[in-house]
Amino acid sequence: MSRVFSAPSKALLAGGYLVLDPAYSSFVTALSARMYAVTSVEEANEASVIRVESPQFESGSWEYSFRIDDSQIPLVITEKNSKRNPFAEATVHTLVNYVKPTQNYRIKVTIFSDSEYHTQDGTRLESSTNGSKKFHWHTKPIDQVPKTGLGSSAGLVTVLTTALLSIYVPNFKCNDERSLLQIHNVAQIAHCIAQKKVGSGFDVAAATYGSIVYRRFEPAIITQLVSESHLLSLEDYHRELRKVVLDTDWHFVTEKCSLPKGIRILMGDVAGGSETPKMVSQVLAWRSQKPEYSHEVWTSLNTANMALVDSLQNLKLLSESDPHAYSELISALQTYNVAQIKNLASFSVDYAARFELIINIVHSIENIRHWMRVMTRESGASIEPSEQTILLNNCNTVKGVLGGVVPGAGGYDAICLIVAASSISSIIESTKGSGESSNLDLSSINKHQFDRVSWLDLTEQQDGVLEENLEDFKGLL
Ligand SMILES: Nc1ncnc2c1ncn2[C@@H]1O[C@H](COP(=O)(O)OP(=O)(O)O)[C@@H](O)[C@H]1O
Ligand SMILES: C[C@@](O)(CCOP(=O)(O)OP(=O)(O)O)CC(=O)O
Repeated sequence: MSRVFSAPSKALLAGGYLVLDPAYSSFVTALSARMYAVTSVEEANEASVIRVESPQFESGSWEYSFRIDDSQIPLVITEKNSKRNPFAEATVHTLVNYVKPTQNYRIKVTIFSDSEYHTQDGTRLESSTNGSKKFHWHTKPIDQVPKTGLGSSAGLVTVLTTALLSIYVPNFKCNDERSLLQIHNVAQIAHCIAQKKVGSGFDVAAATYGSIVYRRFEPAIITQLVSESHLLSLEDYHRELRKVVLDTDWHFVTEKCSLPKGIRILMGDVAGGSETPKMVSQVLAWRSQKPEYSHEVWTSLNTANMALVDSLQNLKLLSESDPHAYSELISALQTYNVAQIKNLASFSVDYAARFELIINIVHSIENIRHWMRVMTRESGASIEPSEQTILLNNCNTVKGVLGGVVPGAGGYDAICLIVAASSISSIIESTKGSGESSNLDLSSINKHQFDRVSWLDLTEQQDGVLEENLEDFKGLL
């Protein structure tokens, strides 16, 4: 029976760099762009074959085969495609060793990824028969199509792990706690093997669990497993993998946390690009050179990050406890920009109390940015470079905006605003600089302030892995 699963993309709103250290938490939102995997399986006699197809990309086909009766060595994966896909390969290898299948199958997993993961230059659009899914077909191989930084490899590894588990694990449901833990742990191991380094894993965690407050796993768990794997027989590697995936406490934390109703994020793509690994090494070098000062910065930034999480959670509580007051509060937001919101506290005690939760959000975003700029200045890594400071400050002048940050590692890739949902279209319109709309106060907005940013058609969608409807993919397979 064919099944379809999906996993979301991510934006790390708060906790870049800090999340590398298990002592600190981060806030990562799952986004509406998703990666899908459609399974097809039949029994086979001689050998097992797993083919990963990614039809949106030139030469997007990778085939792996292995023999289930081979008990001496780790399973051998053979690739037919001359261009390897390290993420698909590591996932198949890890999963097969984890499961140690007892029956041969011919498996095909077809991958589809939503448009926002990659630039869409020179693409053609294909739709499913019922029109509910549309994907862009590229003319180049996957490694030559520019990415937008939404975590495509984490999406691929997570959804491929889920798809393969659904074939090998009887009665597999993707959303119970045990399944999610298996998906997460196997995907983290495979992702680290493919990347040849143990990262913080926030992207795989968000792909699995959706929008979360995330605290990373203990890196030694994976380093140790990987360093020993080549010395182990199939049987021992399988046993080690089972132990690490199912019987080891990874000490990671994933607490559900999403934006309250009426509040949205607006992601802006900024013409530019940054190298995350280089910036990470600059920041870590500064951290080890100046342990005391950097500890102060880490602590202050963490306080600001957690204040943002708390104020969003409190707003969510208000939306549940007093929906009427909440909707009045949220609809008032479209009439204020950041400076005006901050000013509200000085109007009257009543205003200060009414807008307290919103003012807290605004202040915590400002504090996050302040400490990110200190990190920028001290480490030399362009986390919030001056161009992004100007752009974010300009965004703060637009009504309905509560603030914005450079997500993840920062740099020149993107900005992420937190805004009133009802203001989205007016924010987009006013930052286009058209200046035509009658109900907008554009007097203080210069048309060219926003030239560098193009808003992406992305929203928060808080779900992690999901099972999808096969009907929605007919005509694409
Ligand atoms: N749709 C896809 N189909 C097949 N492989 C994919 C797909 N998306 C991503 N990948 C794999 O992930 C790699 C990109 O990973 P990476 O450079 O870490 O980017 P990102 O920051 O988006 O995760 C690709 O070269 C490919 O190996
Ligand atoms: C610096 C970091 O803490 C966050 C980087 O976040 P990004 O979202 O910028 O990541 P990439 O998609 O890998 O570019 C590094 C990490 O946690 O691995």
